[in-house]
Amino acid sequence: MSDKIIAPKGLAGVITDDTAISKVMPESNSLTYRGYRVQDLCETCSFEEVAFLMVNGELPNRTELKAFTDKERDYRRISDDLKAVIGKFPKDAHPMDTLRTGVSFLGMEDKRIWDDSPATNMDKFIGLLARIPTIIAASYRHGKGLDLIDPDKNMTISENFFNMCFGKVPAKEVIKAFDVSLILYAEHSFNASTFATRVITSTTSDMYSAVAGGIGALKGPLHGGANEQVMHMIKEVAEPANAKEWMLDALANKKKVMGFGHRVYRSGDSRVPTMKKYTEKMASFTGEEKWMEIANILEETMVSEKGIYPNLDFPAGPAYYMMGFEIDMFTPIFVMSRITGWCAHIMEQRADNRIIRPLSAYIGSAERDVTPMEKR
Ligand SMILES: CC(=O)SCCNC(=O)CCNC(=O)[C@H](O)C(C)(C)COP(=O)(O)OP(=O)(O)OC[C@H]1O[C@@H](n2cnc3c(N)ncnc32)[C@H](O)[C@@H]1OP(=O)(O)O
Ligand SMILES: O=C([O-])CC(=O)C(=O)O
Repeated sequence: MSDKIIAPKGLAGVITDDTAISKVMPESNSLTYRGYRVQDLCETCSFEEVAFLMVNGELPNRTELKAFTDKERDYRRISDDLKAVIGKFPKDAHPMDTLRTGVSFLGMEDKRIWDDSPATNMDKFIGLLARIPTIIAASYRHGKGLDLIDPDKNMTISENFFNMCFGKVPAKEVIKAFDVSLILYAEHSFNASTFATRVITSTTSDMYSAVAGGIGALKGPLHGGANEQVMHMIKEVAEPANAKEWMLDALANKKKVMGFGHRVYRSGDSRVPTMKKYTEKMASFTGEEKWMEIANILEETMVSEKGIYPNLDFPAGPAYYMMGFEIDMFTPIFVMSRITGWCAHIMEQRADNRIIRPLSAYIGSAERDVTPMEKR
């Protein structure tokens, strides 16, 4: 292997390609999408504007936004065949599994599967952005034995999602906090799921296959699945009075505490202050301040004992809980948002592609003869 480059485990610190989509800056704890500070996007823009920005490189003007949202709203419905497939899912299936299968089915229905021209890929992206929330909500209601609620073209993505899940649109404070979470979750350079979508795309496979792979990668608790584990942990702690001891005990037992740590950020995640602000708003809006009190003690203890800071999943988990979502819906909600980053990366990879195929250093058995079956 001497003439080869030996990358560190987990490719830590390795730059594998260029991207013009987002810039993660751990030295200043900041993040930009296409050059715009993510905090500014949260305060100024809707999730739909950010979705347009992600795949087009520029913020839309009014006419461009209307054309984009009109198309997205037109594409929200899923076919009767897909509804029938969802109707066969085990009622207790995890929504990330039902979503992965739902996206796969969308790929089977799309006759343009092998057409990956920029225009077709843009259209497929808008279809995924529009239909992923419908699949999540339909699977949720199927799991509960409830009738499905059709998408409503008069609503934003966030409003329509709440309506399809619960049959009503919550207060504007809740919608704003949800929209902010979608903006913050939208994109984060070469994270594991995005890298997975780029690896799949690099073989010239199709967008649906890449997104299904991205969903599989995001599901893991070391990545997007952490937002669910955070809420399980906070509920296990149960009371603020237990929080410090719970954390000290976890650290003493060398547990990986979900919602803390990050491969790139070492002194805090750029997105946490904004999300935390909106999670606190949810706590005062719902009166469920207890969850934030527990979270704050867990955070203070982790930071003072280990110097490890929370990542975005830490404030996002309790925010979704206080909005009324069941815990296993949290990572699918992440997908509703990250579809924007994934598809931007899929299109970027496609536009300047070389198959991603690293080497491995073999450490298995030395070369040997096959023993015939009767002699084994
Ligand atoms: C949206 C997102 O995907 S954000 C990430 C969500 N994931 C989580 O919250 C899961 C919990 N966190 C982790 O498992 C890790 O911090 C990861 C996966 C995010 C990053 O992994 P890595 O970059 O490989 O971190 P690494 O293992 O180098 O951590 C450095 C040290 O901090 C410790 N550490 C890191 N995160 C944690 C944690 N959450 N709890 C306890 N200790 C931790 C490690 O054990 C390690 O200690 P050591 O040097 O004594 O062995
Ligand atoms: O960047 C990462 O490794 C994980 C992350 O925060 C994200 O995907 O949002």
